[in-house]
Amino acid sequence: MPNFNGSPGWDLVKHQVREALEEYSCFEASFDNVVELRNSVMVAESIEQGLTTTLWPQGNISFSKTLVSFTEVSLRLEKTIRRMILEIFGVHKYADELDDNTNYMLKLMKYNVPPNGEPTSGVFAHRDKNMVTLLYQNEIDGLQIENKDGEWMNVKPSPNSFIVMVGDSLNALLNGGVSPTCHHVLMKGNKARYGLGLFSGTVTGYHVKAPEELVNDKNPIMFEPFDYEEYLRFYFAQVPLGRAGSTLQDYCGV
Ligand SMILES: O=C(O)CCC(=O)C(=O)O
Ligand SMILES: [Fe+2]
Repeated sequence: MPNFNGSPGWDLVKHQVREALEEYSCFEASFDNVVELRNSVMVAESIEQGLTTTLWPQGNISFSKTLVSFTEVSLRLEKTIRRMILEIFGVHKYADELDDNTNYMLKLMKYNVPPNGEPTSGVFAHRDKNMVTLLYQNEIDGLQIENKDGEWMNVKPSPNSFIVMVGDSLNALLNGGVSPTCHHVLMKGNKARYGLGLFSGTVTGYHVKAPEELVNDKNPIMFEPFDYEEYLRFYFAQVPLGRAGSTLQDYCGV
């Protein structure tokens, strides 16, 4: 996966991102500012603290500096990457409108040590439903992505990089221009895995739809306009029925 570090020319990075999207729909983005988060012990502690705060909101624990700096850095990076992807598809004039209608979710993740040393699923195979996802982890790997040949590939981000994934919402916006990567988490070994995820998605009431520039006789519209939150509700209703593999196609495919 090519690396995005923000320093070489925009066009060069854009070219790398385009190639990565074509091959994997996912890439590693390194960013100098993540250095502040380099200490994985800090990441793990912050997540523990964050989880505790959620469970006991009255708890006397302040939201950790690590999480705040993660959020600041990753928000900026997400906006830049989303803008770059819109530019690749020639529809960057919609970037501001999209920014104005974007919400973020920060997810704190802890994967326990697998019992009996047996490899255990941490997150079942899925494609993200949102626009763009940025993932950051401590030094414990476990994320795997499915490549074009249907094989699982280990993802090993460096301590100062994020894994960037695109989701169904971005695919719909680009009229099928990207193919969200199928991924899962497989836990092995004897250490817990901690991760942070930033998920961008559109606000309730905003209809995700491909702009006219991307729709023509050769490329007819692929998805009916949809509300991200309603799509999520549909998706989560499918999970208990064992239909988590349901896609945007089932929900609003034309
Ligand atoms: O923990 C990870 O690295 C991936 C988590 C994930 O895929 C998700 O929350 O959608
Ligand atoms: Fe995911």
